[in-house]
Amino acid sequence: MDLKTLKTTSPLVFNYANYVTPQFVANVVNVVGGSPIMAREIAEFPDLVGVSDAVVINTGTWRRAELLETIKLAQLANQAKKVVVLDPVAVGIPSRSVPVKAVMADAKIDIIRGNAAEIAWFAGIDFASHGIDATGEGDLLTIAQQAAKKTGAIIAMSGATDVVSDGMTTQTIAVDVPLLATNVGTGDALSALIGAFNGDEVSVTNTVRAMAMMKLAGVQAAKKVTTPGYFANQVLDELYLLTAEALETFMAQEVKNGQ
Ligand SMILES: Nc1ncnc2c1ncn2[C@@H]1O[C@H](COP(=O)(O)OP(=O)(O)O)[C@@H](O)[C@H]1O
Ligand SMILES: Cc1ncsc1CCOP(=O)(O)O
Ligand SMILES: [Mg+2]
Repeated sequence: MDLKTLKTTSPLVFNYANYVTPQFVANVVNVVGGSPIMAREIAEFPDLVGVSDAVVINTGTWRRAELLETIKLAQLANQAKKVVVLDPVAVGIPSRSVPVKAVMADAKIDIIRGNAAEIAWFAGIDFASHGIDATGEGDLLTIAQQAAKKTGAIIAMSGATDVVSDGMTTQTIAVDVPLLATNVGTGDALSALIGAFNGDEVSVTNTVRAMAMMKLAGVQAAKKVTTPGYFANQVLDELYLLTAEALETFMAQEVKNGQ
């Protein structure tokens, strides 16, 4: 959906969140006009999936005791034909790949949102990382395209250059706003935003819209504040203020087709 539709229909985004950043994630969904809900109790999943437009699974603070529940959640979303977004935080660390492998083996993931190191793991390509951050360099387009082909999911790879690919169509946004990377939770919030924009239909375009929105909010915030604490709040304000017209103009200027 476009931003106008998002604001009028207010897609409900069910976040199976990590315990580090849920407040920021919920606020991001809320300020753009969506409706966030967080839950961990399996007994609630059928009801919550039923009323949700998108399910976002973040494996950032997974626990083995909850693994079967996570799989069940993705399966319920599949059955209800709700978009499933996976945020595989630090999946390159072997213990972190356990929930990702398990969910992907037993359910269909529509969109995977991660930084370059996380996406490279799906592509089977080496890429340096440091915990939750990507630190290496590589051929970003190839990484995203390979990951899309291997998983069958739309890949939303974030960084100084964002890359979205379904393996056939690839689009990039190369706009560097280093402060965006200093706020822990921007990636998690972006995953939730991707869920919101894909709530009516899963597509590369809807995924690019979400990536562009976060990027543009970062650009606008960086014009006003220069330190991370204020920046995080300014990003929320810019997301709130951003119009559908401003987003479409930014996309027309900055979204490029990749090979
Ligand atoms: N160096 C950078 N320049 C501009 N934007 C960035 C940069 N690094 C990350 N971003 C932006 O920050 C957001 C979160 O991405 P990222 O930091 O890669 O995720 P994660 O927090 O999961 O590692 C995205 O909107 C991305 O475009
Ligand atoms: C620090 C941390 N540890 C586990 S999840 C998490 C947050 C990751 O947030 P993001 O991927 O958005 O930077
Ligand atoms: Mg992340």
